Amino acid sequence: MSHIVVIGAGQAGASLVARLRKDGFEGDITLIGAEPHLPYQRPPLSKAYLLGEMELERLFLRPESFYTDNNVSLRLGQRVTGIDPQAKTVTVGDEVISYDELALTTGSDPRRLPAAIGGDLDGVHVVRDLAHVDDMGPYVAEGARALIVGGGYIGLEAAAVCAKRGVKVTLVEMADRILQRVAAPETSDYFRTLHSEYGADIREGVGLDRLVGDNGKVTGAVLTDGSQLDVDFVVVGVGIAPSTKLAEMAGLELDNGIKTDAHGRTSDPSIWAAGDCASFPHAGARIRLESVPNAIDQSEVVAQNMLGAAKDYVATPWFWSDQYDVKLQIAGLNTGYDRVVTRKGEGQTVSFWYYKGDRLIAVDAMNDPRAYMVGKRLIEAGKTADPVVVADPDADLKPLLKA
Ligand SMILES: NC(=O)c1ccc[n+]([C@@H]2O[C@H](COP(=O)([O-])OP(=O)(O)OC[C@H]3O[C@@H](n4cnc5c(N)ncnc54)[C@H](O)[C@@H]3O)[C@@H](O)[C@H]2O)c1
Repeated sequence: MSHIVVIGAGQAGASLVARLRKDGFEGDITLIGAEPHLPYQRPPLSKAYLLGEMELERLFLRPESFYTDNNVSLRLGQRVTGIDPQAKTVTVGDEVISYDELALTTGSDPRRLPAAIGGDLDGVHVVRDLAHVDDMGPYVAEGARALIVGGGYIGLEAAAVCAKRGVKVTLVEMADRILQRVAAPETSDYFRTLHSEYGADIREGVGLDRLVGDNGKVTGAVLTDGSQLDVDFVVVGVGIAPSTKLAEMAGLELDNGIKTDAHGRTSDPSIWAAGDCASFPHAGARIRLESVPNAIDQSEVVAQNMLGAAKDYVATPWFWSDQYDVKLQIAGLNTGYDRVVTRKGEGQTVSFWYYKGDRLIAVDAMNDPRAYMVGKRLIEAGKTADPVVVADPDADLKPLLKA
């Protein structure tokens, strides 16, 4: 009977083992995770969980009984320190575990601020793991002063939670605008205005020069424009790096993450990768997607391929973010767009449609699930949308699906 070992018990690892059993794999499965918790959802960490509106148990993807009932050997709080691809073993502490097939779902690590500029002071938090958010929770109190470094999703979602909790928020984004990595200026403008309405001070084109501490605890910050702030805590949302250390030590090929083919197989035929840590071929390029939907879809395809399906992974990217009372839903990837068409609805409802030539490639929809749904279905079907119809708030979008 063969043994599949999965390293990394996050969304991708948990989805992968579930799919193996669903598809009838009867061999042994071992799922190894460095964190002590059952596999859990990360998205609520910077939203409802940080806000104190979601209990720990609701974060768990599946109850513990799922793993026992499905005969998955779950090794939590254990870190793999090495892979030997020739011997087909992984090392955990003093133990050496043999595998027939191995999957790497090692995720990604948050970038931290260097200790030389105060990144190691108490009160400086990253937001990636449950433990990080549990550490930060007590700081998020009415009247506290927070500096948020980075205007990506982590920074903005944390800013929204903090502002809602009565924290005085200053957010610095070193690029010209927030969300520059992922969205058009229209979307950045929308969220800048939204945050200002809630009193968060968003400063763009400004980075952090250094943090200032007293007795090992952060008390202030000096920004690159020379301004100084008193702060009680700092949230660092300056991006993530794929966790490739084990793969690198094992001699696997890397290329912006662990390099896989369209099936999710790495440069070693018995080793697979999925989720944040894996880069894969997509529409003539090589990409890596940092998102839950990708972690689920890709790991499910990899599970099928580990069982011999030989199926290409075709990503259909989508993302979401919650900030205050606004739900942002994104369909597609906007890379290479040359035009953005705005569809304005009532109040805070708006959507931005990205085109590359005549082709619709992505939609950002704010509180507009219909625009998102229509956009997503069009993009996935390889269809476009007449910009005149899109821009007309009175025009029904649904007929676009039949065009
Ligand atoms: N709703 C969602 O989809 C969601 C929510 C949270 C996190 N995430 C994902 O988690 C990952 C991490 O999120 P993130 O927001 O940290 O990453 P990010 O890469 O999206 O954004 C980081 C931002 O920090 C800025 N930055 C970097 N160094 C800086 C500095 N020294 N000073 C000021 N600004 C600086 C960058 O210009 C960038 O805008 C991403 O993959 C993100 O997509 C997604």
